[in-house]
Amino acid sequence: MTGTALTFSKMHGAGNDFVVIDSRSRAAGMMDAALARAIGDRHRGVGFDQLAELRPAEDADLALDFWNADGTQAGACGNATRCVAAMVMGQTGAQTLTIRTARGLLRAEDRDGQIWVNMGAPVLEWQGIPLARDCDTLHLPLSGDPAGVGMGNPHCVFFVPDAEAAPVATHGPVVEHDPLFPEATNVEFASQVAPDHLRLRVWERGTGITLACGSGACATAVAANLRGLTGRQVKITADGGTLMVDWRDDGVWLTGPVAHVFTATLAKGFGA
Ligand SMILES: N[C@@H](CCC[C@H](N)C(=O)O)C(=O)O
Repeated sequence: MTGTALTFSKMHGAGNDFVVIDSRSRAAGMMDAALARAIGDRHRGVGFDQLAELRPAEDADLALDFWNADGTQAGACGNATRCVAAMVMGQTGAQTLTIRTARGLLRAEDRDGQIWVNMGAPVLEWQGIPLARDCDTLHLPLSGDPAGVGMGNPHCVFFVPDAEAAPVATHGPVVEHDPLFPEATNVEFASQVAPDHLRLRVWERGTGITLACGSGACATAVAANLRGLTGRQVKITADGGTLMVDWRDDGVWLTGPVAHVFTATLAKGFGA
């Protein structure tokens, strides 16, 4: 698939797994849909939930693009942003970073070794999520009374009595492609554990079931607060780990575990 060997890092944030490619020394990004799909192939490539490509930026410390396993692009990826911020801060010793994404300019901060990312303000207007038509975004006109929240990507959040029993694998893909979502949607199933604690399971647009979703955790925390279930600081237990969300006046902040798994090189011509 490539004329040259391709070095990448495998990282995960609460089990949300990523291939990270550093193209900061290249003039432009190298990724396209076909290459993303080839790397995302778990048999002939590497496999990932998202691929994050670092690029140089004129107005920020770096730029980041996100690709789903099906070759589509995602406007936001909270857990990959946290992983990349931790990686770059580890390389440079920086305590703060600015990151240019399709979502806008994000800020990452190292607070006593814990990397927080400001994922920006939630989008609650139907055009911005985006939805196909005007409706009450806190109570979408779908069975199960979900809420719609945009975090730079669309989210449809169901509050259910028991997230463990939620039909993530069967209902997730149906809601992902419901005509209410012209760009499809990520789907969250959340249940309340305590006034400041939610259990979350996720079906990601373009990928499927994942062990965690950072933007999904942010969207879920916003929806839970607006529905009067929680305060603005929430612990979110996903399948692969626990995330913390803090919805402040300047945006929705996210933190949680990150890990570097390995760095390796895909051979020239891989994917054949
Ligand atoms: N894992 C991500 C979100 C992934 C993006 C998504 N699949 C999309 O298409 O919007 C996160 O941590 O936020």
